[in-house]
Amino acid sequence: MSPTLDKIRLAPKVLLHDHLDGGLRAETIVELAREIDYGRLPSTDPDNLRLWFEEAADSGSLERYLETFDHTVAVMQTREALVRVAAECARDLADDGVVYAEVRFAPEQHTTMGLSLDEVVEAVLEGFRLGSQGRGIRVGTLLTAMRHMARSMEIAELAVRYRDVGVVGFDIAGAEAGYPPTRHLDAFEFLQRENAHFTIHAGEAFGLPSIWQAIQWCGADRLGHGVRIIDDITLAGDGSAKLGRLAAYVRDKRIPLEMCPTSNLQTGAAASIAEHPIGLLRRLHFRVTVNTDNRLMSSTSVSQEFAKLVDAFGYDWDDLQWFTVNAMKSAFLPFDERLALINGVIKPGFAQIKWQP
Ligand SMILES: O=c1[nH]cnc2c1ncn2[C@@H]1O[C@H](CO)[C@@H](O)[C@H]1O
Ligand SMILES: [Zn+2]
Repeated sequence: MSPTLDKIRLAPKVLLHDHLDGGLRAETIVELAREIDYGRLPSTDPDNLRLWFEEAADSGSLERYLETFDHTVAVMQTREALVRVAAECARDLADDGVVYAEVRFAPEQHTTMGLSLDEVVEAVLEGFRLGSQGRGIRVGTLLTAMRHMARSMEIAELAVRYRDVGVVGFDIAGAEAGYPPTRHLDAFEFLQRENAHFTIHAGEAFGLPSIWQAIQWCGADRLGHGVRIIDDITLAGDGSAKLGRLAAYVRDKRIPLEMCPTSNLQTGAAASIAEHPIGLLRRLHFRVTVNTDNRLMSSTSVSQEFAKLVDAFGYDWDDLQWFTVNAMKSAFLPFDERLALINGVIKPGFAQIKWQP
C-alpha cells in the first residue's frame, strides 16, 4: 500500500534543515506584530497573511524569496517572542511526527531591539526546551551566519560556546550568488579546530563552484540543498549515469544532501517535483535527506514533502524509512545517540506503521 499523508504523519521522522524564522504560525506573527506595533505586515488577517507568504515566496528567485523574511524577523526581536516562536516550532514539528529536528536561525538578525547574541540564543534554547517537553521530540539548534554580512566568526564562536547546552552546529545562509562560502573561511577553520560540526547552504541558487568550495575549501559536513550537484552527472540514453569527480566525491564520502523540494520550486532551483534532482540522486544512492526549509513560506511539513515525493516517484515505506535513517545518520548528535534513535525509535516506528491495516 502506497503511503498516505495521514499515515506518513504517524511515522517517526527526522528533519535536518528547517529555519526558525521560516516556520512561524501566521496567527503568531499577527499577535507579535500587534504587541510591538509593527505596522508593515502585508495583512493582519492570519489566513490572508499565510497566503501572502506562500505567494510572495513563490517568486522564482532566491533573493525575492528571502525578502519575505523581513516580516518574520521583525517580530522576533524580544525574549518573549523568541521563546514563543521556538516553543511553537517544537510543538508543530512534534504534531507532524518529527522525533528529531535540527532547527536553524541567524542570531545576528534578532538584536535590533537590544538583545545581545547570547540572550537571543538563550531565548531560543529555552523555547525549544519548553516546546519539546513531553512531546516525544528532541530539537537541536544550528546557528546561522548571514553570508552577505561579516559576523560569521562571532557566530561560530557563539555556536562553540553553547555547544553543550543545545547548539549542535553552524551554517551560513542568505543570497548565494556573489557570496561564496570561502568568504567565511576563517569561521570554518575555527570550527574545524574546535571539532565542531557545520553545514553550508550550497548549490541552491549557484552551481558546482559553490558546492566545491563548501566541501573542499571549507570542510562542510553536510550541504544545504546541494541540488546543483546534478550538473556534474551525465545521463546516457540507456539511463546509466556517469559521475564527475565532485559528484563522485560527494557520493563516495556519503556527504549528506539536505534537500528541500518545495522550497526549490519556489526559488526556481527546480521546475517541478517530478523533475527535481532528488529522484535521480536517490536512485544513485547519494546520502539524500528530505526537509522543509521554511514551513510557512512553502506551506509545508516533513509529512507533506514526503507525500509529494510518494506522488511523483512512487516511493514506498522502505524509501521513506531510507530517507529518515539517512537523516538520522547525518545528524549533528553523538554517534551512540543517533544509533539509539535509529534502532529504538525509527525502525520500530516504521515497522509498526507499515504493517498496520
Ligand atoms: O533556502 C534558503 N537559502 C538561503 N537562505 C535561506 C533559505 N531559507 C532561509 N534563508 C535565510 O536564512 C536566514 C536564517 O534562518 C533567514 O532569515 C533567511 O534569510
Ligand atoms: Zn535553508
